[in-house]
Amino acid sequence: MFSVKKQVNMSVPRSTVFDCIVLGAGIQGSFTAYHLAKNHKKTLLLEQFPLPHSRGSSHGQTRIIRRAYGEDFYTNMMEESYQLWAELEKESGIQLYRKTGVVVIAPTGNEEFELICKNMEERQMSWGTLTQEEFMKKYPGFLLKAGEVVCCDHDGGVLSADKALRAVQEQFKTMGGVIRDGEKVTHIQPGRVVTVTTASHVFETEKLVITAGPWAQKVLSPLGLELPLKTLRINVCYWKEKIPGGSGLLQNIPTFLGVNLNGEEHEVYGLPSQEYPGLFKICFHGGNEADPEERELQDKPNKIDDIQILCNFISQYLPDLHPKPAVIEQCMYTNTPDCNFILDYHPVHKNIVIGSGFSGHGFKLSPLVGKILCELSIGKQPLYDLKPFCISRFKTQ
Ligand SMILES: Cc1cc2nc3c(=O)[nH]c(=O)nc-3n(C[C@H](O)[C@H](O)[C@H](O)COP(=O)(O)OP(=O)(O)OC[C@H]3O[C@@H](n4cnc5c(N)ncnc54)[C@H](O)[C@@H]3O)c2cc1C
Ligand SMILES: O=C(O)[C@@H]1CCCCN1
Repeated sequence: MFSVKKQVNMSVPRSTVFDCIVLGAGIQGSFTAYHLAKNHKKTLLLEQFPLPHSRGSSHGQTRIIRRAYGEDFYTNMMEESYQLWAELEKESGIQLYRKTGVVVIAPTGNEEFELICKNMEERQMSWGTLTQEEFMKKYPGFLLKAGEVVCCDHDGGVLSADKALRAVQEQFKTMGGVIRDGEKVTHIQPGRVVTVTTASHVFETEKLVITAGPWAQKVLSPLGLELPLKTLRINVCYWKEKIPGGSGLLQNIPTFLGVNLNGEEHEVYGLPSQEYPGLFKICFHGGNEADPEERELQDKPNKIDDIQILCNFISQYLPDLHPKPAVIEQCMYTNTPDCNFILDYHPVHKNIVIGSGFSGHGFKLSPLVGKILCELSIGKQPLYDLKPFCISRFKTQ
């Protein structure tokens, strides 16, 4: 449990005061630590679980990368994010991005779809639209309904998530950074020098960055900050063909995003087969509230029957797949009310920076999020307008 109780008397000598401690070695904390090390800051990255682990939000093999966003500020930020991904690929010698294109499917007139097209057009991105007939010819096995429209962000694709997390942590260590895993932070004492206590150590640091994923609220409450975060259990579903290898047509499933299909509010998305041969990852963008400490404990009735929604989607749109998931894995989202990130200082303790609320879409932007959180902590003005990400947009406390 995170506590506000007295510290363990195991202080390390004053000489080990860090320039910065990053709390949480998910993708956001790891990229923050990487940028701090690039800026020659003596940085410690603390992680509660032995690495790698699958309890937070950054595990698993794949994530979508795209510029196709309805909000232009994300589209703009993706420009630099792609460059930073390429830089990490070069430094690590590991391919992390696979260009597949990302198609967005929506009913005609859908507002988000229109905004996505507008953003791509205004930025002269490599993109295009497909008619229902063209789409079904290109992706046989995928049935669209009358009146559904498609656009494609040609540079979109798939990131290798686990590999990326490992690569960024390795680069951080190569630059002299220190990672201590299996070290849960149990107490933070704010001050000009911040004291950070784990079960076995007491560390001191000039700056602290908190990137605790679904544990953010547990870490922030004792620091007097209540954010309107919701932590959701996400079922990551994999589907197999009715006739394995069957028609071969399904090998051609695109990376896709289905927005408000069937008149529903929700989104579904899918990726080509990658992690498990013959299985397709098709998921619901949402889930039911859950505490990350007891992610699988379902003692309350589910508000959303996400798996049933997916079964219906598969039956209607991808009828060559078995309409029951073959494999289900779990992951966590940490959502803000507007689904925009939180990248800001603690309102009272200005040497504490917070990165949170990535609302199920933060992976693609993590190289830039890490850069921004690093800049905030070293007092450098980020190049981006951070208003959409500020804490003052909420009524806190
Ligand atoms: C199923 C799924 C699909 C997704 N798909 C996409 C996608 O296609 N594209 C995309 O861009 N994004 C996607 N996302 C979102 C993206 O993966 C997340 O936004 C991102 O991983 C969040 O990273 P994080 O570092 O904030 O959190 P986490 O990965 O959870 O990291 C937080 C870390 O902090 C540690 N921690 C917490 N408390 C303490 C403590 N007290 N002491 C020490 N350590 C602590 C935790 O153990 C954890 O390791 C998806 C997410 C999920 C779950
Ligand atoms: O960030 C993304 O691109 C995806 C969209 C679909 C839901 C999961 N996240």
